Amino acid sequence: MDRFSIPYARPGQVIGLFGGSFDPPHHGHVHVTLEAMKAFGLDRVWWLVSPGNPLKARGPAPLAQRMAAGRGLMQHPGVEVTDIESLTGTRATADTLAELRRLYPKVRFVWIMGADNLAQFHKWKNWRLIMDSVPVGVIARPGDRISARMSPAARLYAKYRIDGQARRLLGRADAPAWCFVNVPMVDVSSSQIRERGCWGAEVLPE
Ligand SMILES: Nc1ncnc2c1ncn2[C@@H]1O[C@H](COP(=O)(O)OP(=O)(O)OP(=O)(O)O)[C@@H](O)[C@H]1O
Ligand SMILES: O=C(O)c1ccc[n+]([C@@H]2O[C@H](COP(=O)([O-])O)[C@@H](O)[C@H]2O)c1
Repeated sequence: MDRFSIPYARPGQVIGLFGGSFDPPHHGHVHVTLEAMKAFGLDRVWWLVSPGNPLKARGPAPLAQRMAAGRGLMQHPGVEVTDIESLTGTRATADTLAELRRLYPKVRFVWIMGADNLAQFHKWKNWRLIMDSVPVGVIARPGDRISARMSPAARLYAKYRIDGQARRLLGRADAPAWCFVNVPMVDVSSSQIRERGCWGAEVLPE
């Protein structure tokens, strides 16, 4: 897929949307992608490499650099690394989802995120609209399991939580529906990598 084109999806497919700064991408992102695909019965996953997280003051590395690094790292036939938000011109997830649902009216989307994002979810623009419009799959992350499960979003939507045992139902569930899966965790973050000055090192061939 070239920049500014959008991926193909067949009607009825279940596509996991994994949004992130990916500054840089790392094997924690790969882990979340593959676990989510398996756990939630997804047909494909699209990475949405964000032009800029609306809540982060610090600007990330250039989008083209993060896209190239993402494509170098995330090698799986079921996964596409995209810059869809450049095309849609949206930054807030609620706006991106509205555009994607307009562009792909017959596709089922599932929003995927790590537990740290669930803990902060109530700060996102129109976060209830997100919960009410797409199923949300949350993958455990070191240090954030408890804060995520105690978060305002988790508490307000407690009755819509799908038990981890039934995780595979999430992809076909109607919103609101969310599921937290407690898979083995990978302790890596982009900020650690930036602090070590190792941006992109994971992508280089061994
Ligand atoms: N190790 C991990 N385990 C679970 N989820 C993760 C992990 N790393 C990133 N994620 C999730 O991936 C998505 C994109 O995260 P992002 O690109 O901001 O990476 P990050 O490592 O959290 O970056 P930073 O350290 O700069 O905040 C978010 O939903 C985040 O929760
Ligand atoms: O919509 C919002 O208000 C919002 C606030 C914070 C983060 N997000 C999205 O959450 C995803 C993860 O962001 P990040 O920076 O934690 O990798 C990415 O797709 C962001 O656009 C969205």
